[in-house]
Amino acid sequence: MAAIEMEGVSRAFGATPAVDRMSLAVPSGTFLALLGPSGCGKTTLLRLIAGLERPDAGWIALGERVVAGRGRFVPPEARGLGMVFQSYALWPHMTIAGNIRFGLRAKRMSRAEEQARIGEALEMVGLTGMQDRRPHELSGGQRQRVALARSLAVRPGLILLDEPLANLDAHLRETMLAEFRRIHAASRTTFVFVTHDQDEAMAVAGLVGVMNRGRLEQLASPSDLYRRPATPMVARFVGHGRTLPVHVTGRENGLCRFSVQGRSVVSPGDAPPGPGWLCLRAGDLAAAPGGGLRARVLDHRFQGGSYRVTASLEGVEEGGVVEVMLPRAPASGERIELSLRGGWVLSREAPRGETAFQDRLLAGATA
Ligand SMILES: Nc1ncnc2c1ncn2[C@@H]1O[C@H](COP(=O)(O)OP(=O)(O)OP(=O)(O)O)[C@@H](O)[C@H]1O
Repeated sequence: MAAIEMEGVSRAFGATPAVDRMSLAVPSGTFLALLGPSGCGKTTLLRLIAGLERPDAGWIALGERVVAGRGRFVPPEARGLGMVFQSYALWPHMTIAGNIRFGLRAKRMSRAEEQARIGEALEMVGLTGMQDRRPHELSGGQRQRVALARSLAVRPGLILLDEPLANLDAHLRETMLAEFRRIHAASRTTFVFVTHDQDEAMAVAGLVGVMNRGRLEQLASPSDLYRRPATPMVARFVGHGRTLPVHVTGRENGLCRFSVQGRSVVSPGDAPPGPGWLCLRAGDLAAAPGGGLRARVLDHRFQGGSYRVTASLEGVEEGGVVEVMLPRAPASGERIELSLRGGWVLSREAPRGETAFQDRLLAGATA
């Protein structure tokens, strides 16, 4: 069953279409990350799901229930979901237990039941024994865990997390990502996690939705998104890819044939013969004397024990700048030879990735 389903959802602020005809189906129990550049509409989409915004068009269903559109609007508190913000939103004068209990107030439970829920939620986030502290006596990471515990205690089917790690330092973010994965697996709740940080999205989520200008470019697993980008935007945004226009002359056994610098080469891809994009990341090229592709070094920087080199493919005018990892620092302007050992070719005339992926998902979700 789909935990979240929506079709044709739009929300504009004045002339700005923050979310633009979005269709999406998220299977129950998924850890979904919404990823995209600043201003692409991630937070607005989350707020639409939460009921903090009303769609101008389209409908949204949570589980079996339509919560917005089709003449209905269910307010946020009646949607059975939890929200975790980057600001934690904890009451400073209440203890940790008090903060979690506050989230349970609408449930009308006995004191013993409340205590059991609080204990269980604190255990799930690894904060057993901290119930009598106040928020200022906790670290940022611990406060964020309390915010999550407060949501989990209600046992919602869906938890929405809006950049929950934005206020934490890099080291703590890593630890918290692992924690979120563990907690998600233990709680079996559907998580929707908004972030503009692709490493964060790829590390934590089972399914990633890449958004651009209010629309969904692709919804896929992190590895599919990386290896088989559906649009040039995804190819460039995820893993800092480069896109090179090519003309595909043939396709066989999952490999597309095209020529670069007059040499016929192949690369994995799904583009039919015709105009295509060759999507390349640093790992798709290797320095190889006699490798066939001639390039000139533009720049380099030290990264992860080797050198990330930017080079320009000779004689390739459009999109001819590529990246490659080298074990040594090359001189600027140096000629290097590269061989192609990966990449992904997609059609320049393909329908948007969204359409194909969503058709498949919606078909699966309603089957
Ligand atoms: N309440 C509002 N009033 C006017 N414009 C808004 C409002 N909320 C969002 N917008 C605009 O809608 C667009 C999408 O904003 P949104 O906050 O959803 O993007 P985002 O992807 O979450 O960005 P970020 O990563 O920077 O938080 C932006 O152009 C933003 O300026």
